[in-house]
Parts: sequence; C-alpha cells; structure tokens
Amino acid sequence: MAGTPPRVLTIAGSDSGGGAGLQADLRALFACGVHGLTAVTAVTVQNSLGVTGYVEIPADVVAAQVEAVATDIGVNAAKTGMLASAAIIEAVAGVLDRVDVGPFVVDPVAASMHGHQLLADDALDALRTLLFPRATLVTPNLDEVRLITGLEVRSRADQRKAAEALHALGPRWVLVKGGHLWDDPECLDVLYDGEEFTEFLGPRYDVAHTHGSGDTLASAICSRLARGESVPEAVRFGKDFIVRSVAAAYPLGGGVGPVSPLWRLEGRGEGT
Ligand SMILES: Nc1ncnc2c1ncn2[C@@H]1O[C@H](COP(=O)(O)OP(=O)(O)OP(=O)(O)O)[C@@H](O)[C@H]1O
Ligand SMILES: Cc1ncc(COP(=O)(O)O)c(N)n1
Repeated sequence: MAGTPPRVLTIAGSDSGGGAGLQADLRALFACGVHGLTAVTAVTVQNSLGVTGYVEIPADVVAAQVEAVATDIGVNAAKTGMLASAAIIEAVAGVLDRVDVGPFVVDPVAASMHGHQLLADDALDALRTLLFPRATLVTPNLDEVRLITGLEVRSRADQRKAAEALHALGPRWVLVKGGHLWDDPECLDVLYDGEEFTEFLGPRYDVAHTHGSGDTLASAICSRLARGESVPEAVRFGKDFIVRSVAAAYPLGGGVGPVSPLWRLEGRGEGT
C-alpha cells in the first residue's frame, strides 16, 4: 500500500471549460504529486471565449466543505481562488479560526482573463481585512494590485512599491506577478517579506493560451509548502513549473486555451 501523499485544499470556483479555477488547481496539484481537495465556492458557465454567468454556493456550504476535509483527511496547505462574495470570504475566515489548514495562499482572483468579474465589488474590503492578515502568501496579478491598493504598476520598480503596499495589509509574504506587464520582454514575479525582495525572472512566451496560469502557479507553490518547504523555495519551484506549463499550453475551443501542468507526463516543456 502506498503512503498517503500531502494534501492541498483549493477553495475556488468551477470552470466548465476545465482550464482555470478548481479544475486547473486539481490538474496542477496531481501533476505535482499531492492529493487535491476542493471547497467549491461558485459554478461558472465558462468556455474558451469567456464567462457568461455563475451561481454562488451558499457560504455555509463552502465552510462545511473546508471543515469536512480538514477534520477527517487533514490539510497540509490551502489556497483560495474565486471567492465570489463577502459572505463566502467571511465564512472562509470563520472556518479557518476553527480548523488548521497549514500554510495559506490567497490568490485574490477578481476577474477572468476576458475581464468578467468574479468577485463582487463590496467583497474587496473583506478580502483585505479578513483574508490578507491570515495569508502566508498573497499572489495578485497587476489588475488585482490596482483593485486592492489603487496602485498602477507600469514597471519593475512599481512592482516593488506594490509589494510594499500589499505587505502592509498583513500577509507574511507577497508575490506580485508580472505576466500583465506587457511591455516587459520577460516575466518577472517579485517576492517580498517586508524586508527583502527576491526576483523570479522567466521568459515571456509569445503564446495566446495562458488561461489558468495564475491558478497553476499558486497550486504548484502550495504543493511544495505542503511538503514543508519555505516560501522562497516553493515559489522557485512554482515559477519553474509555470514556465514549463505555459510552454506546453494548447489551443482549445475558439478562444484562449489553457496552460498545461501535465507537461511532465506528456514529456513536453522539459527542454525550456
Ligand atoms: N506569456 C508568458 N510566458 C511565460 N510566463 C508567463 C506568461 N504569462 C504569464 N506568465 C507567468 O505566469 C504566472 C501567472 O502570471 P499572471 O501575471 O499572468 O497571473 P494571472 O493574471 O493571475 O494569470 P491568469 O489570469 O492567466 O490565470 C506568472 O509566474 C507569470 O510570470
Ligand atoms: C472559476 C475561475 N477561477 C479563476 C479564473 C481566473 O483564471 P483566468 O484569469 O485564467 O481566466 C477563472 N476564469 N475562472
């Protein structure tokens, strides 16, 4: 009988297209050798062209899913994705007072890459005040940085300023992702712990298919935090993992296809 692998919980929305949300998380978690657990927050109607609607799961059911897996199966690390509403954020914060989920990564998903809103306007405050102070790591993209801090990031120097502003909201570590710094010829992600900046520089591939890249990165990071690695070690692994996953991205439907965390199984992305 095989030993039980580390367990990572994703608290996230469902993407019917299978490229982002909890489907992306599960793909990445399994590819990284950990067991994935889910607390579903919302069901989106989504394909490669975008999101046409969603329904939220009742907040108490979201919290009950977290409690059910944490109390029986045990959680070694957790992440959040689409949280949809202030009520769901409050319920997640409440259950985290009662159960231990280990290192906690907040990916503050606010919109889909096509620009469809996935978080209510009035939920931003709950995100800032209830989840950021509990987070081991927050992983915003540049649009989320603007929504949360009001700061417009146009350069690598701005990424550092944004990391400082976000750190002041209480997370232990901040990773400001640079995928949306379109003029930068490379993709720089900046990690900050309140004292030191660490830069994770990778190539910028000229690919249209980057759906799910943020979810895949945060899941890969969680897979290593669940094994007891430090945040910088886990982010180094995650950055390498996402670069290879972007390199292995594939077209799907008529719009934007997903990155592929399965590059390792498919023997692709190895040479990048
Ligand atoms: N074209 C690209 N080539 C290589 N790496 C990329 C590319 N685009 C994004 N990345 C990397 O993917 C990760 C996610 O970055 P990004 O800033 O796009 O976050 P995101 O907007 O949350 O992702 P998404 O919305 O696509 O799920 C980062 O590590 C970033 O550097
Ligand atoms: C359920 C869900 N969660 C997260 C995203 C963000 O991913 P992306 O920015 O790649 O659209 C999404 N589109 N759908």
